[in-house]
Amino acid sequence: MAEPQLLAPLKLQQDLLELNDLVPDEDRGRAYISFCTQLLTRLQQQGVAVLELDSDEGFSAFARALDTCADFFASQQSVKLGAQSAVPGEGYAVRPGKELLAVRPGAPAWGSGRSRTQHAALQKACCASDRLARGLLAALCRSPALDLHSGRLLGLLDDTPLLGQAGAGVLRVARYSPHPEDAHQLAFAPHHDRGVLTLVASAAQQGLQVQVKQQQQEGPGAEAAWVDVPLGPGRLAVLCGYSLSYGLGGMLQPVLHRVQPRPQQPQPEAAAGAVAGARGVGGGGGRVSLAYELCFRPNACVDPAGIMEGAAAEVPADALASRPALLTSALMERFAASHPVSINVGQVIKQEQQPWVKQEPGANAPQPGPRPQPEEPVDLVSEDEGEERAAKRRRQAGGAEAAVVGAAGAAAGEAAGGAGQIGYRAAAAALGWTPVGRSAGVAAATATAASRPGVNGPAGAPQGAGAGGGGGGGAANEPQSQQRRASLRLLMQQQQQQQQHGAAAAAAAAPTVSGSDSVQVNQEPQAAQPPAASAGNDVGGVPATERDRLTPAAGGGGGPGQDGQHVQPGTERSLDLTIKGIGGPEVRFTVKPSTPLQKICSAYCRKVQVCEAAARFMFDGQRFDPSLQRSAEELGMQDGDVIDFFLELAGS
Ligand SMILES: O=C(O)CCC(=O)C(=O)O
Ligand SMILES: [Fe+2]
Repeated sequence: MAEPQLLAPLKLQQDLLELNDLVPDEDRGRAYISFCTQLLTRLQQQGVAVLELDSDEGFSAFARALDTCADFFASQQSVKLGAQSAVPGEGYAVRPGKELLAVRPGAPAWGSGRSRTQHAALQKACCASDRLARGLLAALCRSPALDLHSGRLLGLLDDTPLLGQAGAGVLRVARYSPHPEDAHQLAFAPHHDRGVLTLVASAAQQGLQVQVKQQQQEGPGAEAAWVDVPLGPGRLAVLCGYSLSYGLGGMLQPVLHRVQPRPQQPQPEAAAGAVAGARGVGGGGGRVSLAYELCFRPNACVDPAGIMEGAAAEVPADALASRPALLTSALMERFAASHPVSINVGQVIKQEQQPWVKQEPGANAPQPGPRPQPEEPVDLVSEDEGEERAAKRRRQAGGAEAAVVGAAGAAAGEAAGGAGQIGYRAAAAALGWTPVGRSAGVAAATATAASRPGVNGPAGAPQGAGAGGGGGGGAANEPQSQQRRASLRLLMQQQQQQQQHGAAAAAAAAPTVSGSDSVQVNQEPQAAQPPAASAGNDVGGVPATERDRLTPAAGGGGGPGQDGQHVQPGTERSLDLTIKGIGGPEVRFTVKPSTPLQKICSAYCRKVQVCEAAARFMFDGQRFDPSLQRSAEELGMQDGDVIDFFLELAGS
């Protein structure tokens, strides 16, 4: 069996997390560090820690929310329907195998009458969970083995939400079907959570299980086992989610977990009958649990290289190279691409296609050993997406074929308007770092990123937000902060552009994007793009390359497509060229040697949905200006060559 002692509850003296007077009190300081260390160890070894709160009072908000919701779930259907919310992912919902009541911290109340009571109880539990989760996040950062300024992660969260302004986190109280024959329902599927940390509470001792690798086994062949997480009054499980794992460069792994259908204590039969789609759930009896998912705010820039810079725990270059800096929204797209099914959104899946039923035991066991791994796409189930995203995916499934872009597992569906993934170098450049060398040097880019000073969180991010805020020291380097603020704005603008022009861009990309990363450039004159808005921007400041100087035809005019037109079809060989942003989209083009490179550069910009004015291209370590209409031949490109793409900020 797996190591049960690691699931033994870890005592949590809650006021320790507030860090008020640690320094003058050595014992408290030691107790805090010991707690931080144990928390990290458990999350590192098994992705989950069980906490035992030191006072009933500490657990009271959770207990009240669980009780109130248990009453609610046992009430009449009319009461439940009164708690529905127009806001996706909030209020009452029925999912296959469970009922849910969900709320975001600070969200305005939904429903009326009795459902206001539930809302108020859930809000209190939200506040308590949010505060605790932030404190735990700070504690993880401050464990000596990681030794990271807590502001690097806390600064990616939203400000502690105010009433009326929903925060990024979400609290879900669920009642599961107690029937073993419902074990195949979506609610019981093994899944990863996509947030930072999830806190789970339940009055029932059993029900939640995590997959852990067998004791003393490591490596790909290590057996994995499902182990009960012992909960019950006064206890909370802390689960590592995808966003945290990503932000830490894979140093922690998201934990695979599931719920088992188990009867709660016998309860009076509810007045309401079963609700369609959740047989037996509406009738009472199933386990009730509360899960609070702490999430990065959507416009935070999650930059593993910056976060881990200077940390005690070293992350290998390949683990960082496979995790480019991404806005949270793009990170969620990436997650969704590898976790296509959500346990909290009723996905339409045929019975025979239930991926969790077929999954081999251990198929997604925690990574062996402490060494962070390059991110591998997994095809599992996610915890929650909200209706909007589910609707979008349904639309995509029925619509244009999603293009697959990017060696780093870019999100399927990006071509149809999803938040695009921005390549490592693109993001690095947008954040104000100067990329150097050829793209092939992933390590070089990583080193560039790693050597830049003070890049450790979003520009102007609040430091040490929330309880246990870690002292609120300035993690951001001031001289760079303005630049990074501007850079972050650029990233956000790109994302907004992607959202606004998603459909149009997908349509525009359709002739060239063929459902793979190989793109044929249309050689017809009408396919030529208008000169980039930035035409000429590069000319003055960029020294010509040696090749440019040696090429007689280099420089100056040439209308779009001009060079390509006088080539006899079929008489000219073609070249395969790849444009790539490091760790990000990689698109292959087939062109004639005389085709102006502007065509493929423009096509690339359309595909990754970035503004051409901000796009920069490099070949062989030298920047070139596509608007000069030079061809691959003129720049000395050969079959199989790679062009680097990155973004640059004007004037910063
Ligand atoms: O109910 C539980 O114990 C866990 C719930 C869960 O994993 C989730 O909501 O993501
Ligand atoms: Fe979960």
